[in-house]
Amino acid sequence: MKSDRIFIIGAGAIGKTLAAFLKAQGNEVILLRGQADEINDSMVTIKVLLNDKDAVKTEVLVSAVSNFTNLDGIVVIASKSYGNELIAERLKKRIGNAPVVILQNGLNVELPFVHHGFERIYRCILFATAQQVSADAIRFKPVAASPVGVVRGSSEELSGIIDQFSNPYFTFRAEQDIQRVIWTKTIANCVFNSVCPLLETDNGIFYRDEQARSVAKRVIAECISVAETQGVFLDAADVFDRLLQISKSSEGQLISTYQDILNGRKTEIETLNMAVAEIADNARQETMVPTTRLLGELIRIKSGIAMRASL
Ligand SMILES: NC(=O)C1=CN([C@@H]2O[C@H](COP(=O)(O)OP(=O)(O)OC[C@H]3O[C@@H](n4cnc5c(N)ncnc54)[C@H](OP(=O)(O)O)[C@@H]3O)[C@@H](O)[C@H]2O)C=CC1
Ligand SMILES: CC(C)(CO)C(=O)C(=O)O
Repeated sequence: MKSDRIFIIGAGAIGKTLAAFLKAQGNEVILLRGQADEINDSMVTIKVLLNDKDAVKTEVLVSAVSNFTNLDGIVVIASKSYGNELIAERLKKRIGNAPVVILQNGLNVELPFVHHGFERIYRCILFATAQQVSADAIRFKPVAASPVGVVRGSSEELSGIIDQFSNPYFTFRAEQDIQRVIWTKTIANCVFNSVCPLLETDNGIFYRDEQARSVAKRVIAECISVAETQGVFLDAADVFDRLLQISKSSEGQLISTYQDILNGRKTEIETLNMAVAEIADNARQETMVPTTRLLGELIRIKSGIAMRASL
């Protein structure tokens, strides 16, 4: 399927980056705000910084879901995962059977769309980082091609979406076993999204520091045991290699949870460390994830302090 119209929900770092690339490739792109739903249309200038010299600069229309009665195109979800229940409700009466592509980190973030009966759902796991560095500029660092799998839908439609979305900087690929990738990336996020904000440092810490690597290995071992209770079998050395690859290629970037804490915003830790801990609890394996759980709880505390200070 090829639709020239692409609606991206979430005008944040990832949403704007993808919007700029897709617009530059000739698609009609509309950014829809994730939180605000009663706003007038406006144009936003987006400059994506790719390295020291390259950049993509373009203007994209920003609107709100409620300004549309029919979202006749591909709908991309690039907002924070804790808003998914509300977004699924808002979209339900406007989406017909248009495909939804979810770009978020975390476990089970697609469930609100499944429960609301969406017919075509694709889950993408991003291996790329985007950080807003000024009012109109985002620094983008690719790590590897981002896998996309079918939750509900067809592999034909998936290949069409991948062809349409990919460009030399931000590439996507089809993945048959998306659950395995979801777990691999979630485990990496359980490490990055807790350790980096707690140490107040960038993603490169694991690449640079032996003690940080040792904490990472502990979290990986714990989370792999929990994945096994869900029928997903991962190799600790593979997950660790992936983590080091991300650390090296995104050195200098701040993980989204750290950006959230710095800005006094809610974090996604509930769908990362705390989601893994909950699965362990439900499997009556409460003691399986002590480090992962503690790191998640410390992030809850740090984020609560930052949110209260920003009021
Ligand atoms: N940045 C990165 O490098 C990476 C990010 N991701 C994932 O991509 C997703 C987007 O992250 P990122 O772009 O960094 O986030 P940003 O913080 O830059 O932007 C957050 C977006 O989420 C929206 N939002 C915030 N709160 C809510 C809410 N309660 N309900 C609905 N929408 C909300 C915002 O709304 P509004 O549009 O109104 O401003 C904004 O569009 C996240 O799931 C993140 O984990 C994954 C890998 C890498
Ligand atoms: C782990 C990393 C850096 C990879 O894309 C990420 O998921 C994020 O920035 O939120």
